[in-house]
Amino acid sequence: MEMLNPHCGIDRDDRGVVRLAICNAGPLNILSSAVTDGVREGFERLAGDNAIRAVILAGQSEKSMIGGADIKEMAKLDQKSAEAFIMRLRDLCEAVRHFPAPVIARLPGWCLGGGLEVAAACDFRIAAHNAKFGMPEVRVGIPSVIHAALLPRLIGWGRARWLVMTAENIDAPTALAWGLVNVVAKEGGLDAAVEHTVKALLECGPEALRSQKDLLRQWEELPLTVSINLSVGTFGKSFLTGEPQRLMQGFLDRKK
Ligand SMILES: C/C=C/C(=O)SCCNC(=O)CCNC(=O)[C@H](O)C(C)(C)COP(=O)(O)OP(=O)(O)OC[C@H]1O[C@@H](n2cnc3c(N)ncnc32)[C@H](O)[C@@H]1OP(=O)(O)O
Repeated sequence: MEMLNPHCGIDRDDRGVVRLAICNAGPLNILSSAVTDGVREGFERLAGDNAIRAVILAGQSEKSMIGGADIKEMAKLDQKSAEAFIMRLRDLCEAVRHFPAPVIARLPGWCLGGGLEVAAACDFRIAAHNAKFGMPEVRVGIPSVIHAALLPRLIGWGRARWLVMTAENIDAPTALAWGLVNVVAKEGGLDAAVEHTVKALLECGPEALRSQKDLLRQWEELPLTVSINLSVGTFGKSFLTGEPQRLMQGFLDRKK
């Protein structure tokens, strides 16, 4: 594994698939300020690399991808330092959300609080059969903030309200039924499930995927008519890359 910094290691294969591991963050992969900054810096360093086709975000243990933000650190915060702390986590989630290529969250075990916020900022969430999800913030006296705002968009207001206001955990089948995760792997099959998604992405045009991700992000924020109309320009611009012409010709030539 190549260490980009003490908290972010990458393994890159010859397909352009990067496994980005959160490192030296304990068995639960807890987000201290230092860990948060290290992972954000890793995403920012990779963002300019057009050869990357997909990123798999993973923890270094099977206990969790991210177990939450660091309660030991948060217990010492005051108003000013709390805002600085949460802005670091916001910046990490934004680096993931704006990462040009698709990002897959690999989710074994616990996915709680800030961990679920980072997972929500990813494009896809692939869960182990025994993964558990929750937003326990209110139990430690803080509201769920920043990318918890993605939850109502993912699972609807009623379920998001239930998660952030009851702090009850849900299991992987429930998370799948709610649309919080895309896939629940069978026992022992988490990496195979992630690889299945990776292979699907590799079958697609890389430029088209980047443009699709960018468009989806804009659609989340814009009124419907604006979304519809702005996609006309995106469609036209996609032909500047030469990718549609090449892939369409490949389809037309497939039987020759
Ligand atoms: C803006 C964002 C806010 C947030 O993210 S708020 C925080 C959200 N997360 C939580 O509230 C989770 C708190 N942790 C737990 O409830 C449990 O842990 C788990 C269910 C995740 C796992 O339970 P088990 O397997 O029994 O492990 P264990 O003995 O409780 O924890 C192992 C060590 O990890 C430390 N730890 C766990 N979570 C955190 C955390 N979020 N911040 C700091 N430390 C944490 C513990 O204290 C302990 O440490 P030691 O071995 O020294 O006793």
